[in-house]
Amino acid sequence: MKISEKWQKEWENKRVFDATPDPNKKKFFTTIAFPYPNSPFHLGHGRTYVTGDIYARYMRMRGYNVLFPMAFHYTGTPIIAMADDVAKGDKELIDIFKSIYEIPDDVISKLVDPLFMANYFKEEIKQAMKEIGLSIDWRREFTTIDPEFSSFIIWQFRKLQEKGFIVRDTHPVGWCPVHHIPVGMHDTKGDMEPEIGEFVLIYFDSDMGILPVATLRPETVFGAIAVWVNPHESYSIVEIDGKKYVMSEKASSKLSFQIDNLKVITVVKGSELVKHSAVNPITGKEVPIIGANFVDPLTGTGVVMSVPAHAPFDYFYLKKTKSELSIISVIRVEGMGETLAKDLVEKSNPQNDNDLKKLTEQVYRIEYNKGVMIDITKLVKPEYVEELKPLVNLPVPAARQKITEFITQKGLGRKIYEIMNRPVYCRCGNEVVVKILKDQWFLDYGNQEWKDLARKSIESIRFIPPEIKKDFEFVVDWLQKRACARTRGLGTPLPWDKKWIIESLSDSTIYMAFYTIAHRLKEHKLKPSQLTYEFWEYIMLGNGNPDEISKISGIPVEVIKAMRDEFLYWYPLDVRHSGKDLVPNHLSFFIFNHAAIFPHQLWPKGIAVNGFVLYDGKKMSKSLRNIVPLRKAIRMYSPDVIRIALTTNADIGSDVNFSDSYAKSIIDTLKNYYDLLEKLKEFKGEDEGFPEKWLKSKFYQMVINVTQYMDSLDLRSSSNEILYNFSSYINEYFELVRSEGREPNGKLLSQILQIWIKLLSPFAPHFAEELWHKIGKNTLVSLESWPIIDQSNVDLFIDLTHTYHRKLLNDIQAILSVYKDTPKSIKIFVANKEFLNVLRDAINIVQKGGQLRQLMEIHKPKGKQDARLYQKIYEEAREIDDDMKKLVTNFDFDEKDLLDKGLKYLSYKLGIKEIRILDASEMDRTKYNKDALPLRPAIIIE
Ligand SMILES: Nc1ncnc2c1ncn2[C@@H]1O[C@H](COP(=O)(O)OP(=O)(O)OP(=O)(O)O)[C@@H](O)[C@H]1O
Repeated sequence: MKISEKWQKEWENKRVFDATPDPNKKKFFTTIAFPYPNSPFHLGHGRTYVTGDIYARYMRMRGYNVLFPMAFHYTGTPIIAMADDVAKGDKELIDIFKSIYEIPDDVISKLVDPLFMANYFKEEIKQAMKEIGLSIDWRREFTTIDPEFSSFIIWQFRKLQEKGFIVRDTHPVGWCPVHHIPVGMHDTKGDMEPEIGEFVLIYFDSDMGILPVATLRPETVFGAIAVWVNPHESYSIVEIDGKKYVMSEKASSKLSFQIDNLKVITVVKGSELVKHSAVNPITGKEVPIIGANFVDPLTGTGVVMSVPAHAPFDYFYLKKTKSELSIISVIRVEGMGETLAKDLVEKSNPQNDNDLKKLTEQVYRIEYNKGVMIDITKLVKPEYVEELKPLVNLPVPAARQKITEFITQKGLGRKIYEIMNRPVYCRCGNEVVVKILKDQWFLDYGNQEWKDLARKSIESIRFIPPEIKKDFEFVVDWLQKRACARTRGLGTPLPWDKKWIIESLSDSTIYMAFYTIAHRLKEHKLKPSQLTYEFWEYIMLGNGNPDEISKISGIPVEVIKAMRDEFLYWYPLDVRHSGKDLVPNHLSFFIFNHAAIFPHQLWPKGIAVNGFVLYDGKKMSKSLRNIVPLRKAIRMYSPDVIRIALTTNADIGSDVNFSDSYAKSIIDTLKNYYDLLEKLKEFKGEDEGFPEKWLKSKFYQMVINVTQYMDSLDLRSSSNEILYNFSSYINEYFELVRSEGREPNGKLLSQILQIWIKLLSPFAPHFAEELWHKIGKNTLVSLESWPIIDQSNVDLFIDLTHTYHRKLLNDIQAILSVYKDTPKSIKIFVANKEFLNVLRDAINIVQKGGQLRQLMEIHKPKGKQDARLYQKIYEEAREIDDDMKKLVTNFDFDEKDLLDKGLKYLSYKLGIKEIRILDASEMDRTKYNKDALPLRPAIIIE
């Protein structure tokens, strides 16, 4: 049997990860976002789940009673969309299922049934989780369509409704134009949350109809001297409430989801429009309609105003099409003039649209932050002068708001909604549009009271990495109403309007609380009908009388009370893990909903977010179909190699590509450690000399470092220490003992390796168990306690002494590399002991920004020779590396003694028997003229 299977069986048989409340133990409750079983796991999932598992295993070893449960998310459209694709005979998907995931043909034909699909992939993912060694308490597993879970969600939604956080409203949402359902992040390809923003339309009149130019910068309308359309696109002449408008055909079908009564009358080519002109409604100026390929028919209305003074694209292309170019300025930027776009284009000479895009971002940013409106009253129609006067000298953001109000109030334009991060595609493949949903159910994340609670919660959360906190603050600021129900998909019906199903990002916000008692519901065989509102109200919030709940529900009162106790034992959640895609949605909703429902002391304590595993530069994602199956990779490389390869190749917040060569190098590294353990018995030495002291010191410092790194989930630095630095310490130790002509101390090595196996265990739990038993242990290392080493065990002096020896070795090797003859002997001349004090003072002076003069004042050189040496020591103090600085400033020593300790090592490493250590005063000045400085002895090779 394979090592990994052996230990997985052992863990399972002994139920080592089942977590039960223990009042004598500190608890640690951790969860990772539960997966959607609409495909098997890929390497991307592997990274997120293993990161969480490593932390769970670490905390378990730190003595915490760790609860790490898992469940499966069946709610919503992802499963239905995938089953639909199979039913449609989607060749690419079926190929992936067959050839990449290796799903048998008879199973594929059954995947058209969403529930079969969910159950099948649930088992598949569960198997992957076991095979990769996740330390889960499986007794608490559930799916989000279990009736018990539904009863919990019904309670949650009633609570939110009671608090006024669920509203019936009319609001813009991301929308699938084909399936006619709201689309959130989980419904899109590549998991992109559709970001809804606003464009202002300004009505330019023309004899073809009104040209509603779409802009994000209405304050520049005073400088519009043309209108752009795309000559190669079709444009619709549409009627809205009796008026005629012209917009791209694509925009007209998109906008029909948010503008009522939009009727297409006829369609013309963009090239037709350019024969006409239009009138700027604010200035009254007649402007040409010009064709331009850069106009995107899908953004806004496909009609754009041209403001060359403030838009690089406009200046660049207008200059190309028109020889005579009148530039009208609107915004002044202190120190940068009044025609920023023109000036930047002239200066930087952009070569293509990409360059222009970058310039555009620059101009928009500068003008938004520093721009002020110039006197635009001379540009506007006489009847608007008085009303628009207040805009003069206003900063751009305020002017934008004022002109938008003016335009909309006067009926000179209107606002429309747009997907700002478009294109976002629904999982069915269609581009998402904005729809104004009328009379629907929304979670009101725009509610100020609710936002304040969420902000307060953020303040008490520990974020890993810490910089992710500002992303959450940003989300809380912009989040608005969110449609919380769908007419399609699996899940729990909205309790008061049962034709709606609560959608996936709304039924997954506080489910972590459900884990705390999920296994008890099964154990006591409670029926869903017994899990009433009152039952949950007591379990989750302690409200109501357990005796009465018991009477009505028939659940024994002690069972109810024990469940409440178990919930309180585990809650609040200590850390929630996920990939970073869930920051703007799930993880933020998780904060909001906890803050809404639970008292302050039960709000989440930690959130850890890791970067993606990429494939061809994009997030590895089943919806993008760019995946490597996790189980396949486990079969190829073994679970522990995959665990290490996925979690240690980058900082937690960065994205990584899975690297085959990195995985292969991990195999070699682990094998070397295995071989070392095999050889341990052969090491018969018992000495406790310099090498042993050095090894212990290095190792103890390493344990201290690893512990600190693990606390902050810096898995990259931890593994670097455990796998690579440790191996270099062991090799160096072997060199040290060899130089003394003796055997390594096997007993010491075995003690150290025992501790090392513990450090390795969270990363490579199967391999660690195997090694643990190999060194004669019969417990499970997964349940051993983490080594805590006190700093007093670290002998910094020994460590730095050896660093000094190695530095000297490098210096001698450098000299030897240019030495012509065969070296027979080496003389090392050590500086006068007093000079160490000169160096100490020099370092002190340099640190305080002082001068050489001060050194001379303290030490008063006896002659020219001394003065010259002091100058050199002063220079040495300016360049000295950190280790040597620590050595000389923290310790009092005799440099000759220091060198004596390293003599054998130097001789062994250099292969030169005769090395003598002498005082600098013994140097024959008639033969050599070398200076011996403190920690930089003079070296003479003969
Ligand atoms: N490529 C990836 N890299 C890192 N984590 C990932 C990756 N893909 C998914 N995850 C994480 O896996 C967890 C569960 O994801 P879920 O089941 O929702 O899959 P998903 O994000 O829908 O997957 P996909 O994008 O493949 O459809 C989430 O925490 C998510 O961040």
